[in-house]
Amino acid sequence: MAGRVDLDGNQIKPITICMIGAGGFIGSHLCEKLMSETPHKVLAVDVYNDKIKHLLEPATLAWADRIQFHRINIKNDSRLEGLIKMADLTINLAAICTPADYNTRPLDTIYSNFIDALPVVKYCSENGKRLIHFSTCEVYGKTIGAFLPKDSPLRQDPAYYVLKEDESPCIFGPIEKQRWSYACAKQLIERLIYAEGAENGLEFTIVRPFNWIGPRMDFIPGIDGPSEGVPRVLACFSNNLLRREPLKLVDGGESQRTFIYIKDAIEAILLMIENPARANGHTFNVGNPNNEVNVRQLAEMMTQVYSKVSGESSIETPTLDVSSKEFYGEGYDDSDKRIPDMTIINKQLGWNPKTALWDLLESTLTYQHRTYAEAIKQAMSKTTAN
Ligand SMILES: NC(=O)c1ccc[n+]([C@@H]2O[C@H](COP(=O)([O-])OP(=O)(O)OC[C@H]3O[C@@H](n4cnc5c(N)ncnc54)[C@H](O)[C@@H]3O)[C@@H](O)[C@H]2O)c1
Ligand SMILES: O=c1ccn([C@@H]2O[C@H](COP(=O)(O)OP(=O)(O)O[C@H]3OC[C@@H](O)[C@H](O)[C@H]3O)[C@@H](O)[C@H]2O)c(=O)[nH]1
Repeated sequence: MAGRVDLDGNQIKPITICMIGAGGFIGSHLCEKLMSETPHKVLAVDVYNDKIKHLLEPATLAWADRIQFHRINIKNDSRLEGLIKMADLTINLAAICTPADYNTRPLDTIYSNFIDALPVVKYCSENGKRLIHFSTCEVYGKTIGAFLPKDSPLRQDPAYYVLKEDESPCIFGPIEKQRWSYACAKQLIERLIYAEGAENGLEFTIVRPFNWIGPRMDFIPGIDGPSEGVPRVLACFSNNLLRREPLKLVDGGESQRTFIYIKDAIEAILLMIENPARANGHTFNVGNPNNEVNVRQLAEMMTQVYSKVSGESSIETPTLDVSSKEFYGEGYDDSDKRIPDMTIINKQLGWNPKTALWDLLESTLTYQHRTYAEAIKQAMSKTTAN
């Protein structure tokens, strides 16, 4: 770790980071990276710590004096400002961010993504502290191309679908499509942070992740999360594969996504942390434009990869079509296509994603199989016995 330099050749000084939402999927990978490869300290704030337990215990770990866990709900805890003051940089990851919640718990979604983030922005601004805030690719909403006639040749022109931080509009559906409660709350907090930068000099970076996936994402229903819970697609499909049941394709599985391996994405965040002069004042797409599939293709690929890593043949009917109303309830809507433009992050940080979709699914599903297959078998045999 000695002699680490930034992109401009300057020595990197150890800093203290207040990481809010450190116990989640992204937070756990970021903590892991910071502990194993950097000298920085982390004040890890979350209501849960299961996903970072391996970094907190035992006290003999090499980095034991560089990470502290604070069990704090940022909605109502006066200790938050003190932690932000103690740190050089705050990273805010805390949010409700699973689509099944956006239309069924729209108030919690809006409070979590806008109201609860307000004090974090305010404390950073008032105390002259740098902020890296996690927004989302969902702020782009639907593509312009989605509104062209189905057979229009313009749909092939990247100008109508590639998403650019400084050019693309944010296109959401009507208010009764409560799916957009999340994207809209994230958009408003982005605008507020930008305004704090413009009017009060807040040093900020906004991150728009495009479907980061990998180990520890969300939960497997009935094993380490509620039986009736609906996580994001990676965990939904993993759960189906582990239980040998068909993967459910919402509205035909036609929506398109680009998936990026969490470990590639974390490299980008580390560059932002350690190169403030290049990252401050910017909004960055972080995704992998080369890994585009529609959800049906994702299901097919996951089925093949899971057969390979588990040694089990796939079931006779591997997918099942369901309507979005049946799966998510009233008020669901969807982003049609999400390809990140990489110009800004390339120019500022020289970063590029590396891992191909097949490879990232192979390492992720190997982890899912190793972590959950036995627990699922036991849970299923108990249900059958009862
Ligand atoms: N994973 C992705 O692909 C993705 C895509 C777009 C945006 N994001 C954004 O990145 C951030 C992190 O996402 P993630 O995938 O790690 O989600 P996650 O749900 O795994 O992590 C969020 C963490 O925040 C914590 N948290 C929520 N409310 C809190 C509160 N009031 N007080 C303290 N802790 C609280 C949760 O307990 C959880 O551990 C979110 O802001 C999300 O909107 C993620
Ligand atoms: O079992 C399932 C689960 C999901 N899906 C579909 O798969 C696609 C991806 O769904 P995900 O649950 O991963 O979530 P989305 O990509 O729609 O949104 C995510 O994007 C960025 C972040 O801000 C959030 O993490 C989340 O909002 C959607 O089209 C969804 O309808 C299925 O077809 N079957």
